[in-house]
Amino acid sequence: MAAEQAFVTLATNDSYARGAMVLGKSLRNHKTSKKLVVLIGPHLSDQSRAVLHKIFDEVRLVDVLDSGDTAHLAMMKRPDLGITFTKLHCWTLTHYSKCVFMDADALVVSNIDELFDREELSAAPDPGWPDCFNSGVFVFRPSNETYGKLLQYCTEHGSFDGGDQGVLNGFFSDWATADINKHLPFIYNMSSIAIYTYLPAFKQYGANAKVVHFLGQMKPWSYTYNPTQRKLRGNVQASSQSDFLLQWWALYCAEVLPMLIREYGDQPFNSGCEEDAAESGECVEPLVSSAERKQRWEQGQADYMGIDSFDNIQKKLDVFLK
Ligand SMILES: O=c1ccn([C@@H]2O[C@H](COP(=O)(O)OP(=O)(O)O[C@H]3O[C@H](CO)[C@@H](O)[C@H](O)[C@H]3O)[C@@H](O)[C@H]2O)c(=O)[nH]1
Ligand SMILES: [Mn+2]
Repeated sequence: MAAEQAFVTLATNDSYARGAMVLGKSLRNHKTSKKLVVLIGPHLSDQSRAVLHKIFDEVRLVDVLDSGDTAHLAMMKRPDLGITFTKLHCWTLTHYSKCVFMDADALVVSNIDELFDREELSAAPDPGWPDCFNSGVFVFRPSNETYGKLLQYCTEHGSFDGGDQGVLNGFFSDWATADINKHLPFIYNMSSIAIYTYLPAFKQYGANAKVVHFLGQMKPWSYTYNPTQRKLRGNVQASSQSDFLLQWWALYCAEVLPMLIREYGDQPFNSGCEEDAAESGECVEPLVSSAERKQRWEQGQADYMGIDSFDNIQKKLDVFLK
């Protein structure tokens, strides 16, 4: 039986690859004793692949469209579930006895090797529906048998949310009730959404987080960072959420960007960083329309220190309650 254990992530494009690089570095910096594996799609640039090879022990190409296996067949029946099938591929890593899957938009802020004491399928509750687990961090046992069953489930039942989280919750359907040991504490998959759903708890416990998950539409790499000012562009500055965002960017700039620069050489590429805009006066907060503000709020991107601050919310509530 395979003895080794590994952290596994997935990146199908160069943006998520940056996330995977930062995640890999964060695991190494916190001295994991486990192997690091990244599953990649066929569209990654050579430069991304080269950097991933330096950070991860194993870089494995999973081309669902190209493969002649059952995933391909499943995929032809359910083309809507493309990336989902790719993520399920982690079950085929049978040269490892146990693995922890982590989304590429996660950041490790403390050693989490103790997760390997848990059994399949262990995961943390999803903040939106806590009887579902969030599939951004989960413990699993690679097995071709389970992989086959998952694909079959996927093809027959689809995904109630259109992604892997729906499939996995459907398949491991007794997670909510069967075994409390399979409930990971929220600190192993702390999404920034908690900041606006339960701010006092975030203030009380946020510092205990071991994994931060940038769940939702806005990813760390969706922003532009100013390395000189150590600030993000836009209206996210100074919110507590941006502490973790800034941590992600600091690690990216210090340890990942130099590797990318080495690979790209003279070729220009989008680093995600802007030159110091202080002198040019460019770095001003953009005005946000009310519709846009609502959208950001719903995506967990509220401006807690500014217009969406607790004081302002309180004032609004007072008006209604009077
Ligand atoms: O174009 C893509 C999209 C996703 N991924 C990978 O798939 C993961 C999941 O996608 P993500 O954008 O992180 O989803 P979330 O915003 O985290 O949303 C939720 O919904 C997803 C779909 O059900 C689940 O995979 C997540 O775990 C869950 O947190 C990513 O982290 C990557 O590892 C890619 O490689 N390329
Ligand atoms: Mn995610």
